[in-house]
Amino acid sequence: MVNPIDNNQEYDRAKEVKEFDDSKIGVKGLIDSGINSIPKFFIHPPETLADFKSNLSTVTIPVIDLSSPTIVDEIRTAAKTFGFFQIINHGIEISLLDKTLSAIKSFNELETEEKKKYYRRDGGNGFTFSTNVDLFVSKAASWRDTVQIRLGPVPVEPERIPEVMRSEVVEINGEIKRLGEKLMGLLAEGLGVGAERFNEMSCVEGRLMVGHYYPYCPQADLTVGINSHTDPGVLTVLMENEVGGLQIKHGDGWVDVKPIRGGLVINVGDILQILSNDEYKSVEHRVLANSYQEPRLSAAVFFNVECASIT
Ligand SMILES: O=C(O)CCC(=O)C(=O)O
Ligand SMILES: [Fe+2]
Repeated sequence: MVNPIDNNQEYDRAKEVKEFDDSKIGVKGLIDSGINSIPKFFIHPPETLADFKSNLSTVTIPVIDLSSPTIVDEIRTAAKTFGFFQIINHGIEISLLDKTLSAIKSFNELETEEKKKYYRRDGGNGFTFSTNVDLFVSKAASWRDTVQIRLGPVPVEPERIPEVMRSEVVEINGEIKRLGEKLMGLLAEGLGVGAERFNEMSCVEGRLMVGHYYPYCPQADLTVGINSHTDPGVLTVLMENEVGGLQIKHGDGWVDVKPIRGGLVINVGDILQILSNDEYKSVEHRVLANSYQEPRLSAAVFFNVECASIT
């Protein structure tokens, strides 16, 4: 029998979530309203929180210089053992990475009334802004706001991208596509197949960019920035600011990813694990709720085999 009390609580939760979503103010808007405690629907179950408090491993993820002569081996080993690595000397100017992250910051820090115009869950037009894509299906919400931008195979019409980030997104798109082609080539060589294998499969055409804004959380020990997950696509290229908070699963523990200025974080997605016959690993990762005043900013580009769709 359904417990009427639980049932009632469920009902209230659904109502609170809907009211929050309808307000279109995002997590940033909650903070700006001066709250000192987070709404109940952001509080995660004790088992999740206990795992977030578990001890960190002292291992560090590989940092790979893309100009190294042993690059194929280094990337193969990292993709096999960690599923994650950081790259430096990748050819994308630091100033462009900085500009892209600043543009995401500027969008999130627009006047609420202006930003609200973009708040939507239906991705048909190629650009969305919302708090948690899975807000209505997850057990607990996460402390972050997200923009999603379809970059390919049919890119969003540039005028749909808010002006504060338009030119930066267009510029970084070309650079990330080139880098993706290079990385897929190296990963294919690491498997002993032709460097063109993944590019022929059109793994670089379906691209979706997500820009995350993780504002300060007044009760960071009760919620998360992004819950543990693997990325479903082929490969992810991620840029982040200096705040940190990304962790990856390694063995039985979790490893902190320490931001490297000018570096990029690369990870294997579920499709690449399958395409590589489990040689390369798609590894769980998560982000802590941000306990610093400075927001955590990140932008991930997901490379997918098929049309990237935003849902
Ligand atoms: O913000 C981050 O560092 C992680 C983002 C992420 O894992 C994702 O969007 O899939
Ligand atoms: Fe991810």
